[in-house]
Amino acid sequence: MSLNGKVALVTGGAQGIGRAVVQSLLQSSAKVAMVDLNKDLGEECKAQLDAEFGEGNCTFIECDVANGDALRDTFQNTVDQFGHLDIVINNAGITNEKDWEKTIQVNLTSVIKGTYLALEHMSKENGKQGGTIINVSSMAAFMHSPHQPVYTATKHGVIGFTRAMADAAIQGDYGVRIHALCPAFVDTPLLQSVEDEDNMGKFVKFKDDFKRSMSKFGVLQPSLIAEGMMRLITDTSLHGAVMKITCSKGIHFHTYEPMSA
Ligand SMILES: NC(=O)C1=CN([C@@H]2O[C@H](COP(=O)(O)OP(=O)(O)OC[C@H]3O[C@@H](n4cnc5c(N)ncnc54)[C@H](O)[C@@H]3O)[C@@H](O)[C@H]2O)C=CC1
Ligand SMILES: CCCCCC(=O)/C=C/C=C\C/C=C\C/C=C\CCCC(=O)O
Repeated sequence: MSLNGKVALVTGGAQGIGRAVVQSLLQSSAKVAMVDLNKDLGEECKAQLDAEFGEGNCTFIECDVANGDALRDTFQNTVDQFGHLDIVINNAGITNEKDWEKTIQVNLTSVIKGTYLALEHMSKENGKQGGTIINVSSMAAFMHSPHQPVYTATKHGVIGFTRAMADAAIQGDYGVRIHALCPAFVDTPLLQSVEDEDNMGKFVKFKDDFKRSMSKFGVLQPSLIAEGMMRLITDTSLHGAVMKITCSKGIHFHTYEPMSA
């Protein structure tokens, strides 16, 4: 399906899962703002994407999503460059159990801010044209590991926030579809932090438990996660979906009991 004329913003877009989804969006003819903390990687990535897709389709914006003012400017900068905004992927994430407050800031607070900023630019409540938001969680929100307690908490938080906001969007008639995406292990540089004491702190001693889990459940390729994202973006029947992607079941959805309250 063509996304010709659509404008997307992807955080953590210069590497790993974010990079794969930027590539898929460009392949579908969307314009993309690739947002990342890592300037060198972002510029290198943009040069490669310009060579493949032509100049003017992708912009790189250096931004630490944990800096609220910078994130606000990044959204505005995207709209200034491309005219409007249709798709926001709050993907940037870290694992740092030592500086666990930073992990909460990047993985949860910035996802909340990114969702609110996306709504400012896309919600019919604000006179805009609607759109799609995808917040990246993890299978860690369903199957926890002693190796990363705060990371796990943030990924639970992303799902709770996203589901509640999806209901607010439906009941408030925002015209914005809001989803959570939960991949199992994916072959990206993030996984290499498993054995790094600087990242995992005292929980590094549980690394063997984590690695056993990786060999039991397998490791996915970023391209499959991008495929799941494209399905959430293009299937307009989906609203408030919690998509899971695992080696055993591929792309599928979590189902919840109906609310009794
Ligand atoms: N790799 C995996 O096994 C899984 C990853 N995830 C989630 O997927 C998302 C993407 O992860 P990966 O691609 O694996 O990670 P990655 O480490 O390969 O890439 C993350 C990108 O985000 C950027 N980034 C980090 N902090 C940032 C900040 N404060 N502001 C702006 N950019 C920032 C990095 O520079 C990097 O380019 C994360 O939310 C992660 O928690 C979820 C499940 C499994
Ligand atoms: C260094 C930490 C990197 C963290 C990346 C991450 O988010 C990984 C979390 C992955 C999963 C959590 C644990 C186990 C679940 C994995 C797969 C479940 C598949 C179940 C099935 O039905 O096959």
